[in-house]
Amino acid sequence: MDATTAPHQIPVEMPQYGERHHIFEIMQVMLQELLIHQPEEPIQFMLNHLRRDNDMVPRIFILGPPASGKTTIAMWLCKHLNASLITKQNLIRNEFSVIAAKAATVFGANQAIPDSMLMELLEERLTNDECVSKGWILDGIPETREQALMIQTCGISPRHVIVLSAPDTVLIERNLGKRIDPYNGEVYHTTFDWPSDTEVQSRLKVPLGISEEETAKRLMEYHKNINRILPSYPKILKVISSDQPCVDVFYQALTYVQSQHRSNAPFTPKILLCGPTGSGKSLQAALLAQKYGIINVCCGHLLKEALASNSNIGEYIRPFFEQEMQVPDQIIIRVLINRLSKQDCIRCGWVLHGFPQDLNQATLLDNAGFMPNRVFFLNVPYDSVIERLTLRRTDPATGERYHLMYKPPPTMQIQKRLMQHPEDTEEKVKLKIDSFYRNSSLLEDYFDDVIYVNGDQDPYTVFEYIESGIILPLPTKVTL
Ligand SMILES: Nc1ncnc2c1ncn2[C@@H]1O[C@H](COP(=O)(O)OP(=O)(O)OP(=O)(O)O)[C@@H](O)[C@H]1O
Ligand SMILES: Nc1nc2c(ncn2[C@@H]2O[C@H](COP(=O)(O)OP(=O)(O)O)[C@@H](O)[C@H]2O)c(=O)[nH]1
Repeated sequence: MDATTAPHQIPVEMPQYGERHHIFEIMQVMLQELLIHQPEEPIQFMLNHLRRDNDMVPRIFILGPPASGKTTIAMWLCKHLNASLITKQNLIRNEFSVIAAKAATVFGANQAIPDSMLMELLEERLTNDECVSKGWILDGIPETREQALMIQTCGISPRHVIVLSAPDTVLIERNLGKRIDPYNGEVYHTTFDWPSDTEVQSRLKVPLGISEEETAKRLMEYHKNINRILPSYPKILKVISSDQPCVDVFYQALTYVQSQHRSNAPFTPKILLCGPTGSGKSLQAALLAQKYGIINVCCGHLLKEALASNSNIGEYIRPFFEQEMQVPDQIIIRVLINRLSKQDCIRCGWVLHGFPQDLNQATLLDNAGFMPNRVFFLNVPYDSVIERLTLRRTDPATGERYHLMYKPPPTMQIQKRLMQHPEDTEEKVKLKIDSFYRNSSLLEDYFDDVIYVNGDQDPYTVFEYIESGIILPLPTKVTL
């Protein structure tokens, strides 16, 4: 098969470039904007869109029943994400808006704003520079399915929708303790969120509409509408119980809005599993390779294969194995480059474990052009590793593997002839664990977006956690 008939291979650099610069996501958002807005001048529209560079700014809806904490959480998120808070009240108070002045007349009469007017106010506000450049959080809007559909028609699309939930009885009781700071609109509570500043305490006001009857009435209205609204946001919705401390609700909300939804971008997994000996790297690598068809690259096994192959590099390695010395990094990286450059690794992706074990090895891997796009550190307590490894035994007669605690031999006869691998003694295991932790912090700092996994669970729970870290794009870190 000559070069003209060989299957065309996409050069390695292309998918790597696409992943590094999120090209697929950029094009996906651009296409979505074009289809929603259908501009007369699509080229100019795309240029303006690209110049704004605001695909990743927060665009969040916070929905939920009265007293569920929408305003509280929305305000805290806005402060943390440096985004604009939008409520019906502050849309009306927009003193620079003619529409708002007109709506204030309507709203001021304590009537509901007509949906058409609400949409005009929203469009006007969301297109101002601050919302475009820094993002926005909508508190309590939409309230009806009609509003949700009108918002979609205006081309207003959230990236995350949070729905707070709590039992009605909790909310009715809770609302009685609500207090508002008239100076800045901050929300407090006589029991759950009382300000420490006595000056703020002294100026807090009891808001309208918090009596049991009024809250109950608003709850009925909410329950009548919410289930018709949610189908508008099938894949970007997260329900968070607000029947827990505000801070816990806030951190769950923040974690969610900083997560990226699963992308359709072509993604070649280049996974690195780090962790002390016995943390489960080999087992998780085998599960990942089996499920996703990626190549399981175990550094230790590669060196042994090179040794057994009697190749030139194998002869290089032999003296180090015979004298039980560390194989030099330069030799190891050559073996790894040779393996990771093969077509199967490029086409299917790989999961690497056993290398790098220190900063120098990480730098060598990086310089060779094999930086992983998912890095997991498996954390397992010392005692668990000792228990996993030092109780392992092998039956020399059958090669069957046992574990004196997890998988004991079925008969005393087998028990008597079991052998322990010389590397599984407590002394050897302790040396390896100490060696890992001497280098791990520098290694963790070297890689961006390390995902930490509690490896001290059953293997399939660990695997599910690693899987979610691979499938979902890495969360965006907010740099204020
Ligand atoms: N998780 C929570 N635990 C206890 N109290 C909370 C919690 N979240 C908010 N609160 C308190 O409940 C009251 C209502 O909160 P908030 O105004 O933020 O809710 P809301 O959903 O915006 O209500 P509404 O829709 O009526 O404006 C406030 O006093 C607030 O301090
Ligand atoms: N309970 C438990 N045991 C595990 C898990 N992963 C691996 N093991 C066991 O721990 C030992 C070491 O696992 P291994 O994957 O070789 O660890 P590595 O040294 O990090 O590659 C093996 O006997 C495994 O059966 C896990 O998630 N939970």
